[in-house]
Amino acid sequence: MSTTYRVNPGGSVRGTVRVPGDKSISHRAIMLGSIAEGTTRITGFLEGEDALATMNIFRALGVRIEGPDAGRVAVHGVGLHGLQAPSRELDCGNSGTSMRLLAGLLAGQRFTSVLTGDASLQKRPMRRVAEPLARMGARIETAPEGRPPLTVYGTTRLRGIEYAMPVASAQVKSALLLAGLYASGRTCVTEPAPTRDHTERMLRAFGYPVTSTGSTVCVESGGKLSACDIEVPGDISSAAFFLVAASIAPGSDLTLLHVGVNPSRTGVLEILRRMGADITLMNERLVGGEPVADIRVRHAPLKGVEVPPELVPLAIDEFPVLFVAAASAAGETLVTGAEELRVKESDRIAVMAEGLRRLGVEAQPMPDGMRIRGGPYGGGVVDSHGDHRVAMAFAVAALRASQAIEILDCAPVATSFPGFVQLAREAGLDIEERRD
Ligand SMILES: O=C(O)C1=C[C@@H](OP(=O)(O)O)[C@@H](O)[C@H](O)C1
Ligand SMILES: C=C(OP(=O)(O)O)C(=O)O
Repeated sequence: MSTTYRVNPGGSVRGTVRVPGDKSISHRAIMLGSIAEGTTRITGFLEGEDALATMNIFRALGVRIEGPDAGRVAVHGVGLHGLQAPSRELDCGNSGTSMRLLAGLLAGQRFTSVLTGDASLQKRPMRRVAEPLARMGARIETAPEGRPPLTVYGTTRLRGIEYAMPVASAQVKSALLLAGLYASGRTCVTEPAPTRDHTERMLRAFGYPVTSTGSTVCVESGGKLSACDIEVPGDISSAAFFLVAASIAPGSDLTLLHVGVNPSRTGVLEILRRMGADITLMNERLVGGEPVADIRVRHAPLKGVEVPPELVPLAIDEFPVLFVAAASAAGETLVTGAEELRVKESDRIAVMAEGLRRLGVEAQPMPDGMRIRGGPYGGGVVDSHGDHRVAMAFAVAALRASQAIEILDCAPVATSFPGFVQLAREAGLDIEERRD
């Protein structure tokens, strides 16, 4: 079965919306809850396919997990050494986060596991975790060219290392920190640029010491995690579609409630503000160690900008929709230093350039980014290539298109944003979903 969106042109977005829970935090809540002592109660859990894949994997590793029930989950932790050998392959579905973080966590177990995934995940690079984990003494087999599936031969003899990451990746950092919980001595990871720090924050919330000095973060084995309550904030990566929608559509005035605004995730706010967006944060508060706010966004005329490369890792998942903001802005936008976009659920540079050009936008892909000239654009049929964020980005583009946009292959939207169509419609998008 395939899912197609048809979005009629024009309109505005207004009112108040609450986007689903943060995907990165939901994955980590299941993982850390599972290896903690005691019962972790989660609220606001993302009931999307990616986080559910992680949940099912921990069930297959012997963890009793109740829920999800309207975002509530109870994880009955088994402690650092209580996971059990799975009787089947562990299916990560579409989720790179599940596969990479689990590679680290499973490297230190007393059993062997096989991590597999869907056609998109099978194409994604895993050497970035397999190689540093091997330096820690792990044995991980990949398919040719470092692709999944991964066979992780667990060992009790991991050694801590000091690792300077060649790419700014929170998934690699997190995989090594999770392996570090099982390794002798200290495991330290240095990042070339700041990336999301949810793993570090959540380890601390579970009472596990983590030290950070400059761009280096370290853990030492020998501690334990104590269960805690976790309230997952709304996902700023999901909110981003509405931030851009309201910014580009005249007459828009939208408030997004309870959105996570961890500074390692707010590059999208900074980039949109540089483009002239009218964004106000309200009720800023800390919820379980994570900053949260309500965000009001009103239409404003956007202008093209050069995106500073240091902002790229802080907005890495938001580029599909930021490219739509650029297409709707006056003048030229230049994104560089974003080659990581080529190894996501799709090649997000190639796929976004193809779709934007289909609409008549001047978009020039480059090896590490894109140059986009904003201006009026039309409609037509675009292919999301099974990438959830590409599908939602083109739905938002319809607000400024002169004709309807039809978007192919949208089923994977359910990996990160279940209920997107309904919420988008409530906000004001004229969107229909067809399954055939
Ligand atoms: O750690 C995480 O939860 C994530 C890290 C990022 O990936 P990289 O680490 O590959 O940059 C991001 O793109 C992904 O959606 C989620
Ligand atoms: C890249 C993404 O996720 P993952 O790496 O977990 O598949 C994403 O959600 O945009």
